[in-house]
Amino acid sequence: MLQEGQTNLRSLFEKYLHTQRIFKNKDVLRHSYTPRELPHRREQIETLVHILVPVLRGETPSNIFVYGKTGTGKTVTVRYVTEDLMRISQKYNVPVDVIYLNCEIVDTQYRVLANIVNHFKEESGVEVPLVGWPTDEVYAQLKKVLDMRERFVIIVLDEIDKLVKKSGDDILYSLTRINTELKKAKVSIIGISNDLRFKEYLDPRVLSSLSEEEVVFPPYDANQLRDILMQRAQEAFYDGVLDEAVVPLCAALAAREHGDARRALDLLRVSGEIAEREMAPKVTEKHVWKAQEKIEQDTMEEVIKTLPLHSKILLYAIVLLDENGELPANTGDVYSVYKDLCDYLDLEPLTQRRISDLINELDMLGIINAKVVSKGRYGRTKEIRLNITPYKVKNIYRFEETLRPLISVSMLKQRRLFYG
Ligand SMILES: Nc1ncnc2c1ncn2[C@@H]1O[C@H](COP(=O)(O)OP(=O)(O)OP(=O)(O)O)[C@@H](O)[C@H]1O
Repeated sequence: MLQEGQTNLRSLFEKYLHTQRIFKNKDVLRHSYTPRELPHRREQIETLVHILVPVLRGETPSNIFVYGKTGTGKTVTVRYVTEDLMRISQKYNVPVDVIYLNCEIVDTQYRVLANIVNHFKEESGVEVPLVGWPTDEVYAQLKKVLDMRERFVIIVLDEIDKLVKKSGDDILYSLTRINTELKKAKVSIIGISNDLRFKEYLDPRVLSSLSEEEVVFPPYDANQLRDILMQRAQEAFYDGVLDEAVVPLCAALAAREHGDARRALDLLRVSGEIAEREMAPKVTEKHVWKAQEKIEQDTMEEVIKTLPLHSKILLYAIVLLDENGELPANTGDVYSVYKDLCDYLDLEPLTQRRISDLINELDMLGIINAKVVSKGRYGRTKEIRLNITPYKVKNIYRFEETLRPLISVSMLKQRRLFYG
């Protein structure tokens, strides 16, 4: 018995051992990797260098506001330029500190201030706890710590819109004015955002000091994405395993989306992973299409997780109709199942008009398809279809306490809900 088991085990592993290896170094395709060169960002790099170079002459550089859509290389370019600035400033004996904060995580005034103070903790011996001090005191410490000696401090606030949406713009007001209260140190801010409407949230005074200089990152086109991918592919894959069509297809698909280099790199990596799992000798176009499908589904699952409660219940109503073979359905059909589900969960249902808005939102997010069709003299109605497989929605709800009871609800043709 034991011997038989061992043989099986060996054959299971050997099957994979002798297959063609696809990745030479997969890390090169990960988001955290900083490439040595950044194709098609020469203009933005030059502009940033131009704005920051006064530091080396002992002058305070302007604050910079960097914006552009997601995956256009904002973060990687700012890191690339500031790392070079740190290197060169040592040569010129100019003390420069760059503090990088991601405001998706560091999302309150207190945390921003505390993180800056703590950046200097070895030098100052001061460490602010992550909660607990009055904000004024953290601010006072910040000024003291910064001013311990002459230096330039560049604070990079990535995803700055998240900070402002969560905690307002007081912190930006303070930071953009802090130089008037410092004697030795000089502070400059680099704010990065992919929300192009973010400026509307800012007090005009904050906006004008934050965006003394603006650097725009336009989306990449398919050719540019191809160059970016080619450069990475050489390091990431073994020679000859990438079919010629793979990189151009990844580039074209990501360009169609919105010129997102992150999406292009994800497509290339996931295509390779799928080929590896299938034990294919090469990565081909077929793997790219599968990768596209997988990424779309994964993204949609992430979006579903963050929907508000009533949108989730509404989506479940559509899932039930789908399982019952009743799609496409119209708003009225969906609303009646939604109302029953609310009853079951002991929740007050929203009005049909509100649900109609939420249907449009789900449509915009690509989770459902709600097409308006004309019914001749009966007016217009919506035809609602589902864009995700029902079991994926159920798998998500299984982990949510409020929604878990819905998993045991099923529906018969008469549109009556059955529980259990
Ligand atoms: N010109 C480029 N050359 C090489 N890699 C690039 C280039 N532009 C972007 N990338 C890569 O694409 C990915 C996304 O880039 P980055 O994180 O800088 O985008 P972003 O504009 O900051 O996006 P977001 O607004 O979503 O944070 C990273 O892995 C980055 O290394």
